[in-house]
Amino acid sequence: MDEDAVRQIEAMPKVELHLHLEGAAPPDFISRLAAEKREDISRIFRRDGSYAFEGFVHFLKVYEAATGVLRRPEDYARLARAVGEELAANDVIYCETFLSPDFCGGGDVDAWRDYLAAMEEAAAEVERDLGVTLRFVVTCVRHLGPERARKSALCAAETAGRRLVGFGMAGDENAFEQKDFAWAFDCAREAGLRLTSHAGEWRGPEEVRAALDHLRVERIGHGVRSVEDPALVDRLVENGICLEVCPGSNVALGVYPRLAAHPIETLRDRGVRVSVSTDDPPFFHTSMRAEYRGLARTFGWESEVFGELARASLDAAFCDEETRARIAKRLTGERP
Ligand SMILES: O=c1[nH]cnc2c1ncn2[C@@H]1O[C@H](CO)[C@@H](O)[C@H]1O
Repeated sequence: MDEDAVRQIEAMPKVELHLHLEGAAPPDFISRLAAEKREDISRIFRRDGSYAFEGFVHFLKVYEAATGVLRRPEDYARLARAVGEELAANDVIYCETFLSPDFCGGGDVDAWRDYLAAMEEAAAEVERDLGVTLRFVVTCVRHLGPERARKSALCAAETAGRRLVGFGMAGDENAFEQKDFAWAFDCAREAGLRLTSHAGEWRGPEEVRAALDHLRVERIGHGVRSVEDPALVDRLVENGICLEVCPGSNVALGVYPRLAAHPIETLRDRGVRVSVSTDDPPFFHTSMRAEYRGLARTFGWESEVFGELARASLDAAFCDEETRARIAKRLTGERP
């Protein structure tokens, strides 16, 4: 594909469904905040200023160390504004970000309300000033266990609304089982929240089945290893389950050795609804523009494919219908 075509593809309007808010924090944002608080977290950075980690488990530790400097609602509001700027620079017009009451108030509902209010205000500014519509999905953290997940679900249920639209689970897939979190997901569902869970990133297709069976989610975070089980792929297609695929993250963490070996093309060919996201972009040296560029160059996807991808992502978004219609117009180039 010629470079002009790639440049046009890169600049297309985008919908991103899988972005961890703290994981999107630029390293210089975190190091500045640490300096303001006179904390030394230099161990989590390489000399070139990027985040330093080796492998998934270490990544989770560095993630939590970086998150440790975010301690007040105002810190999170600043972060949401910084992430909004990155999204705007990548032509993302709609994004769902994961928020964790575990980090924002330690699972206490009143403290969480203050954090959420600050982030909602920041999101309104980002929408007004940068044209990026943000929606929030509360995530529990799997390796912190089902008790903490209950608290997160209660926080989410108490504050569900126009901006907080979903509930999910992230974290270490090797800790506990999906079914251990059924109470949290039931609680969130009863509050009207839409559901997604990380599965099939590290563990195999059985994890994706467990998320569908026990947590009754309608989207799967990653889910790429579903490709190993044709019957599961059929089920994803039949039930219109959307996979929140993060190719750059999977390559950076070694789930696949390189983009050409990534199953996104096969999953799409089989008719699975896939979306494309960055997960934790500065950690994985990626961005939505870089993801689009990589997919165009590696798989030869033309602009029509990216147009379909954005539309399929928007169809799987957890926002209300009025918002979906407004974003759909912007995807086709109409001004709101
Ligand atoms: O790629 C990922 N896979 C699984 N869990 C992740 C990934 N990136 C971040 N988190 C987890 O998400 C939580 C906050 O939303 C963090 O606790 C981190 O453990």
